[in-house]
This record gives sequence, structure tokens and C-alpha cells, in this order.
Amino acid sequence: MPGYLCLENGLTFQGEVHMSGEGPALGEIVFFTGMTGYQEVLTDPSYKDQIVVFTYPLIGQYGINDDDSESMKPQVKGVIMLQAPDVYSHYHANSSLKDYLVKWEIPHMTGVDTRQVVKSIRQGGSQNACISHTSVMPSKDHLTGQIGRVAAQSLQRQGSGNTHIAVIDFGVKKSIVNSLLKLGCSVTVVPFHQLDQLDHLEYDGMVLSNGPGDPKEMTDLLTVLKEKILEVPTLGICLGHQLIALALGGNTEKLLFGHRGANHPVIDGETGKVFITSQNHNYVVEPASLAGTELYPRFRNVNDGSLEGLQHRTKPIVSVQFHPEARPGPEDASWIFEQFHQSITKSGREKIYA
Ligand SMILES: NC(=O)CC[C@H](N)C(=O)O
Repeated sequence: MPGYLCLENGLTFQGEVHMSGEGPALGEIVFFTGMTGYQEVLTDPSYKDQIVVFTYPLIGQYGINDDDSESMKPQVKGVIMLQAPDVYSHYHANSSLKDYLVKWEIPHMTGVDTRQVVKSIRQGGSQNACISHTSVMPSKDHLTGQIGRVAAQSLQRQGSGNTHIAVIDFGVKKSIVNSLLKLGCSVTVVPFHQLDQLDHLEYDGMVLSNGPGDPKEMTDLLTVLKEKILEVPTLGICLGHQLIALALGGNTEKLLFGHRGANHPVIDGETGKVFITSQNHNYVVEPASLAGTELYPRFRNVNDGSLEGLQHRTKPIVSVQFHPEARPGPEDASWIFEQFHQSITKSGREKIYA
């Protein structure tokens, strides 16, 4: 049925709307620039309640499969595409993208001038938007509470390796846990609201996961997090990176329109090497806020110079704004997990932090 995408800045786009009810579906509108990886994006809990615009004009060509989801179901509030073909082709696929979105009742829209939508977001910044059959202007209210809607409810142990990692779950992607299991670690996923459980666990390292929304919604946890971060080798990924900065005295701010894609170049100040990363974030750590803390900026985005990761001056604590687990995107940064793993053993630590 014909319908509308209405942005907070007043712009309205017409297209073909597919949604079960009348709507409207309200979410923060953001854009993803990768040519592939739509299944991973739709199921990444960090996109909770966001409306995602895909800039690549043809989405759904290789269908949906049983392996590539980052969580049990799509997490996005809505999907905006130029074209989503009914025909798909891939030896792994078991459903079309459209059937999958209909099954999970995810409002989606095709026939939209996605380039124009993206231009508008780049000018006005991420903002709320509505998908509906009639033209409905979105509220300007800042959407909150997403982390509580995606994180696990109870502790989950996986793997049997000797090195035991506590993954603090703010909406963890499956591939972060898988990256640790692949290195031979065992993993306990600890929900963010059960940090007291860490006192009963014996673990060798900690990972603070990715997650949706504003990191400052987790301000109540910062004192406990700081104590735990300083105790064991710690890796922070995306929201986890932002929380390490906040816990150790830094500050975060919101970018105008965020980074979401599979080809963001990042330079490692330690080695001078540039690598291509997968990204999905709205917020960044403010470099100036690190003055007087024990953290220093190690990684930078080559395109806009924004901060992409931190290192602690004396302790084995590293954090990255990009996604070393990739999915979707290149695996150029998977060495971050390997170094984290090495940093857990004393000899590895001496080598890395010499
Ligand atoms: N992928 C993430 O962890 C995103 C972190 C945070 N929600 C942001 O948008 O910046």
C-alpha cells in the first residue's frame, strides 16, 4: 500500500509501505552504507528501535539464512529501501528478506528515494521518523531504555576453554561471543543489571559489549564498572568502549549522523597502520575529556578524525569504537581479540605492553 516516511525536520517521502497495522512506526532514523550485510544489521541489538535506511539500492538479493543473525530476531523499528526484490539467490538462503520482515512484523518501505533521505539526515542529523499509511509527523522525544529491552535476563555460560571471559551484556552481538569462543575461551554472558554476579565468578578477562542508545543511560553503573575494569584485562567494544571512557573519567557526545557501514578506515597510532572496519554508532568519546585520565586515544577515524579507540597507560585495557567481530564487514580488525586474549596471560601482557 502507498504510504509515507516522515522525518522530524518536516520532510516527507512517499513509497510502498508494508506494515501489519495502520502504524505509525516511530524510531530514530539512521543510514547504513554497506552493499551487503542486511541480515546482520537488522538483527544487531545495537539498532534496537532505529529505522534503518539502506543506501545500496538493491537489498535482499541473497535472501535470509539460518547463520547470519546477530540475535534471535530483527531488532530494528523499520527498514527503508529503494528496491527489495522478491527473487533471491544463495545456497544458504531459506527465505526472502520481505517474507522475513513480514513474519516478524517489521514495518518496511520500498520505492523510497533513499539518496535524498540520506542527504537530509546528513544535514539535519539523526532524528526521529515515522513510517505509516497516512502522513504522521514524528514526536521529537528522545527514545530511551533500549538496552533493557535487548540484554539477556540471566547468566549464560558457553564453551569450555581455560581462559574464562565475562562478557557484560548491553545487547551483545552473537559474533562477539563467537569470536571469543573461536580463540578457545569460555564465556559467561552477564546481564548489565546483574554486575553483582561478577563477585561469584572466577574470570580472567572482561569484555564490555556493544549496545543500543546513549551510553550515559548507564551512568548508575559507572562506579562498579570502574572497579571491575581496573581488576582484569578488559576490552570494550562500541558502547562498551564508550562506557570504559565514561567510567574512567572521560565524556561522550553525539555525532551529527553517526557511522554505519562496512568500510570505515581507522588508523592505529601505535603502529601507523590503517585498516578497514565495520561500524555502527551515533556516539563518540570526546578526545579533550581524556586529559587527566589514564586513557589515551590510540585509534582515529581516517575520514573525519573522530576517536576510534583507547588504551590505558599502564593496565591491559583497550577499547574500540569499531567492530573487530565485523559482521557485517571486513575482518581486518580481528587481531584486537587476539591481542586481548594474549593480554590475559602474563607473558603476553609483558610483550604487548612493553
Ligand atoms: N554498536 C554500538 O554498540 C553502538 C553504541 C551506541 N549505542 C552508539 O550509538 O554510539
